[in-house]
Amino acid sequence: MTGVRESAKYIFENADDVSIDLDACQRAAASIYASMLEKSYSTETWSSHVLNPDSKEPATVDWIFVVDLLNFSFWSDVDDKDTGRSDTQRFTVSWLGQQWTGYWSLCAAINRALAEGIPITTPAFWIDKEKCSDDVIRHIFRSETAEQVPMLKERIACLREAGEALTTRFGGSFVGCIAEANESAVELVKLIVDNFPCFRDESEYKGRTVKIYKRAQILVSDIWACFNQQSYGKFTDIDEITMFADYRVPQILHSLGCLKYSDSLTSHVQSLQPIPHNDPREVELRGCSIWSVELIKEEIMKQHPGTKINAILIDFYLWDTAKEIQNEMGEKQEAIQCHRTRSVFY
Ligand SMILES: Nc1nc2c(c(CN[C@H]3C=C[C@H](O)[C@@H]3O)cn2[C@@H]2O[C@H](COP(=O)(O)O)[C@@H](O)[C@H]2O)c(=O)[nH]1
Repeated sequence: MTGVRESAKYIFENADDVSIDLDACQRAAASIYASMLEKSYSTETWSSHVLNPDSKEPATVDWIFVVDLLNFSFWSDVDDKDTGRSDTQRFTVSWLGQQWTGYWSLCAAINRALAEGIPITTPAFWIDKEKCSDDVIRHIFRSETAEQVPMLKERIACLREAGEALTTRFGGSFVGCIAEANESAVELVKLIVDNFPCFRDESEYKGRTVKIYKRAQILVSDIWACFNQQSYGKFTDIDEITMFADYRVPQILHSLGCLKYSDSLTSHVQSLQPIPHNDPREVELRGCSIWSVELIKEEIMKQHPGTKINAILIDFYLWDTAKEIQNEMGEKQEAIQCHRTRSVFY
């Protein structure tokens, strides 16, 4: 296995500032299941997003790889109420006549670059410092507002590192990596974290190296969802993948009562204080999020034996729902703030 589930359990069992309310997880399981049923949540949902590609070809694998290579740290230093709106001057990409922020700003930037004839999904391009100079990448992520894309330097480094690995070891495309995994999602996660250090999302926690692997797991899951469990998306052990420990899903798990924060963590997060990467509180927020989704998943399987559900679909549903709430509530958002860690891992 990937070791993520075991790490999450260890973190949950040793956490000081985050705990899980088992009754709330049971209640949440019922409401999440009902809502997913009503929305007929499935892998089909993935391609329904206007910015996600729906063609099922190798170029789409390259698109998903570059998006999930750079799928980190979009929370804003200026949008203090986390409205997600570009009139707060938060980093915004203009595309298809719309202003995209957060995760969607990344997809919009990639699609805009492709439309401008920049081969930003091609790994060989990322290692050509003439054609793909730092300035070209800066242009790709140009903002409509005062705030620029967070961690641009780190994003450039990720492209260079991954371009090197894909062109020297996997025939120039992540398709080569998928082939080597022989339809095992667990093997593919291992291949990713072994060959691409910027995906190796691990922390030292109370004497142990704990594995979180957020971007490696969402990369495998986006391929699985986009290709509807066929072709490049065909995996025999996809249910071994856990929830992806980002900064958005802990927020909705807290709103559902599943996650409880200590008083000191609550006031730290609500006063928008940063939490350094690898701080025990950060590790506990991430590990307990993963574990609470495992508990919700088990509860759903208990309440509805044989139902086709896994941590990925529950995660996609929770993330999409958290974004809907953010869009609806704007300044009136009552949910707890997302925790503020700058990291290339999520
Ligand atoms: N756990 C989890 N984290 C996810 C996603 C996604 C996008 N996936 C969607 C795309 C197609 C499918 O339909 C999925 O719904 C992005 N993120 C993370 O969120 C953060 C960005 O948040 P904000 O700044 O508010 O936009 C950042 O850490 C990013 O890595 C997910 O699904 N699950």
